[in-house]
Amino acid sequence: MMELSLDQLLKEYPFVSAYFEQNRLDIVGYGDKTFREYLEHFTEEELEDQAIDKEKLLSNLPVYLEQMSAFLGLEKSNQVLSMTILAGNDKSGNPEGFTELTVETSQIISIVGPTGSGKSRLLADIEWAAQKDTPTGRSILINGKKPDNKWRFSSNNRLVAQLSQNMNFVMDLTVEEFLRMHAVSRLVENPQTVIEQIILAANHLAGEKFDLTTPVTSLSGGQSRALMIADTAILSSSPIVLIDEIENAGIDRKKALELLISSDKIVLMATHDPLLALMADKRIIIKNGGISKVLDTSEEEKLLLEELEKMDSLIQTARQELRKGSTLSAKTLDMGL
Ligand SMILES: Nc1ncnc2c1ncn2[C@@H]1O[C@H](COP(=O)(O)OP(=O)(O)OP(=O)(O)O)[C@@H](O)[C@H]1O
Repeated sequence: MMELSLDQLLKEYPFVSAYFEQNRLDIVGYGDKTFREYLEHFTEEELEDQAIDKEKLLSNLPVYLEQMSAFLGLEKSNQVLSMTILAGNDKSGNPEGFTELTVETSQIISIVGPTGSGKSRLLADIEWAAQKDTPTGRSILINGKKPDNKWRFSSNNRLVAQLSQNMNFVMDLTVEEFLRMHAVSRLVENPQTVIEQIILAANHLAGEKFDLTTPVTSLSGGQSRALMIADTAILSSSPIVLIDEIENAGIDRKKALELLISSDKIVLMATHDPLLALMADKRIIIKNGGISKVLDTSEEEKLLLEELEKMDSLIQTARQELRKGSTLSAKTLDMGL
């Protein structure tokens, strides 16, 4: 990293600007120079006047980058490119109907099966990075290897972000204060920009718009879900997102999934909704506590999904019109009867 120019360094590690500021080093105009070359430009007099210790600055920089990267969860070894589930057994102790399943970043996997069949158990196995130490006997590998203990035991390196059904806020904060708290705790370079990105993305997902001054306690179910999804996609360092059913309440589920995978997450969602199940690249079928099959979404299913989406939007329009007090007609629903 010491061979990188200052511009390259800033691009790869944006937080390094704080190092220069703390040491009162003005690097403007030296973007194409390495840090060593930059330090060379000072005269002996300047070094003395400004109490600049070149050797110390040089040797501290890599340490600073390493510590900050680890703290922010940016360490290369923290990069999760794939997650593998190794089979265990179902509730009767029979082996599962697959041997292993590897999911890569930007893939969406849906989990379907009857109530009580074990969907939440599978999500919990992933969250805990199970090592044959849960009732299912499954193991989870990260990047093809047994995961580092930090994923299991360190609160800074959360492997998984959970988006659960209930998003009840108990804090008396505005949306802006809530997002700022999170941005500051993640040490982002420019909290204001990130906060604005999140609210924009959240409003893109939510049916009814809200703004930064809205108290989190007065957000509707759909709005708070939209906010949490945007926050997870943009601010969370967790590489895997687990979703226990995104219900239909006022949020564009397709855009929500697109937002999550656009930020290189691995997305797994348990769902009873055919649209969501088919939006996934693959789906896991759970029976009696075990994965009985893993299916790829077929070409025919993708075509059917387009038809189902049209039906869904028709139902949504009917719902909205009825809510507004309208009388339904073939015309309002754009249906030729
Ligand atoms: N392979 C297994 N071996 C033993 N117990 C299991 C296994 N899989 C699931 N269970 C247990 O079965 C119960 C029901 O599972 P779970 O809550 O995951 O179902 P679910 O599919 O998420 O249901 P719902 O749709 O209602 O949310 C849980 O107590 C869970 O720990």
